[in-house]
Amino acid sequence: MPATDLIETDICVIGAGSGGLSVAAAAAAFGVPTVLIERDKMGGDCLNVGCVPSKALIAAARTAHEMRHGASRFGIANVEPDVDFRAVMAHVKGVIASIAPHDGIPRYTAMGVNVIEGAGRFVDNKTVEVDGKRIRARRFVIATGSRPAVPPIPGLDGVPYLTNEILFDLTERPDHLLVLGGGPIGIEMAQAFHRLGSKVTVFEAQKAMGRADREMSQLALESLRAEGIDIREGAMVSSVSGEAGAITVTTGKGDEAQSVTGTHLLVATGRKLNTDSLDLEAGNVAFDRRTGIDVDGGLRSKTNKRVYAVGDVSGGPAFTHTAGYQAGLIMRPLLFRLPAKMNADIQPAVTYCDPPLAQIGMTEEDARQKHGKIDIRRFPLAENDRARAERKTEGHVKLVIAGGKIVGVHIFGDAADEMIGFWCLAIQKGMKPSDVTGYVPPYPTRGEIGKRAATDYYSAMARDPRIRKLIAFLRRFG
Ligand SMILES: Cc1cc2nc3c(=O)[nH]c(=O)nc-3n(C[C@H](O)[C@H](O)[C@H](O)COP(=O)(O)OP(=O)(O)OC[C@H]3O[C@@H](n4cnc5c(N)ncnc54)[C@H](O)[C@@H]3O)c2cc1C
Ligand SMILES: NC(=O)c1ccc[n+]([C@@H]2O[C@H](COP(=O)([O-])OP(=O)(O)OC[C@H]3O[C@@H](n4cnc5c(N)ncnc54)[C@H](O)[C@@H]3O)[C@@H](O)[C@H]2O)c1
Repeated sequence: MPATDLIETDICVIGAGSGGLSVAAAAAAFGVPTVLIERDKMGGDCLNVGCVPSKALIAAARTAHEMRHGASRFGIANVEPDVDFRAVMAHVKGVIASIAPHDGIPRYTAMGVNVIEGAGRFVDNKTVEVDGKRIRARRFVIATGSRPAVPPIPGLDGVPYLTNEILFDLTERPDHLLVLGGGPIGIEMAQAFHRLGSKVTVFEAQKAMGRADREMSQLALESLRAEGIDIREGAMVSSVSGEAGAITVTTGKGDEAQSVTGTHLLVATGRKLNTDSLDLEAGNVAFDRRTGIDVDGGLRSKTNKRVYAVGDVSGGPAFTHTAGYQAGLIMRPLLFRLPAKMNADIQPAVTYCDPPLAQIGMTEEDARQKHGKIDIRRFPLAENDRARAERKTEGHVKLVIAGGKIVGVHIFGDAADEMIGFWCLAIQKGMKPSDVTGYVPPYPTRGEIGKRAATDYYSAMARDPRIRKLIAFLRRFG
């Protein structure tokens, strides 16, 4: 191999998505020689086929919904929106395009990162090959993400189906969208397409929004069903048949079998981690196809100490904010040779249905299992002045308290996605309800709701005879 084809560097990052971009940017900011390899589009799933297009579509859908149902609350006539689906999708592409330069090769090159286009694969434990070049690095960071997992359902291979990788390329609105999977992708897209005028049927094999607190997911699902979305739980799909424009999903078998025919099918049944193209065996990097790269608590490969993994492929929670957090975390060992420890308990999860469902920390079920005796405090949005003024009073905040500490917070309601941020800090800092009762949120905001819920935790004190006696005693002194 000619010498020019061997690049020696400090850090080599494979995958320029949420995790890889953050690692490369941080390393470059400290002046550390860094190579970044990307085989497809810079920005990865989140920018191109994930968070960004889905949230842009949800925003358009929410506007249509507000026009159809939201205005009359304020004495303004509702109107049936004239949805130009092609224009809606152009808006989605426009949002991606507006963010793309931020993640693009010119910006990263200007930062000092050596970006190489192509698929990287290990050739030995300290070398990765891409596009005929060999990169020898002191440290490697695998940030190759995940892709849609398609279940082996009889007949599925024979029909045209959508996944998140092509969904946002649609230019015609599906008349009837069938959705396999009631996780965050399935639920968010079901509501968005329904609001844009498609009929939608969701088939969930187990429990929809299954990772959320039961009480809160129940509220969210009731709300989605009330809007007119057909969400079928415990719906084991036994076969799929048909052709473009007429696809039939059948659940159950024999006398129990039920079929629904729609025009389009979206498969949103979970993810497969991108480990296969990396030749990890050659790099002596142990992995499992289902759980990802075998890493220790500091995200370092257990078998090749030069290698770290961040993002979906590390097997932790599959979120952009988690990938970013992990990227920040491994800067400690990468740059300063300091230890790092991943904290999975401080990763929030939001399903961006409308209203959204947000959570941080333990569900009620998990907390009961772990702590036995727990306290639950709820405060409804209906008692918050801002929510009343805006006539968006659906939902509540739920605090899970164990051993005097807040261990979980769940919010279903308008702006839950924004409200949860405060509670992420509370959980990270191991706060008690009393830490929250003392701070002053502005009035009138939904942020006050959390303080009210925490204050409620101490409401029993007002009825405590010993405290009443103390107050009566102190009154004697003037
Ligand atoms: C529809 C959808 C909506 C989502 N919405 C949200 C949301 O609202 N909020 C949220 O937090 N998360 C959301 N997610 C999840 C989020 O997109 C992922 O968790 C996040 O992108 C993971 O980042 P990553 O760096 O691990 O992978 P990615 O961002 O996918 O990046 C991996 C990159 O590695 C590249 N790659 C793979 N193999 C190789 C190779 N051998 N050589 C070179 N390059 C390679 C890929 O091309 C890709 O660009 C959503 C996901 C989907 C699918
Ligand atoms: N708002 C967000 O943060 C957001 C949004 C979308 C995606 N994501 C990330 O992307 C990941 C993937 O999302 P997802 O919704 O595809 O996966 P998921 O694993 O979260 O949910 C998939 C659902 O499909 C069901 N399922 C599996 N096989 C099935 C079958 N044969 N028939 C019917 N149902 C079946 C599962 O029971 C599960 O409820 C998520 O785990 C999440 O981390 C995050």
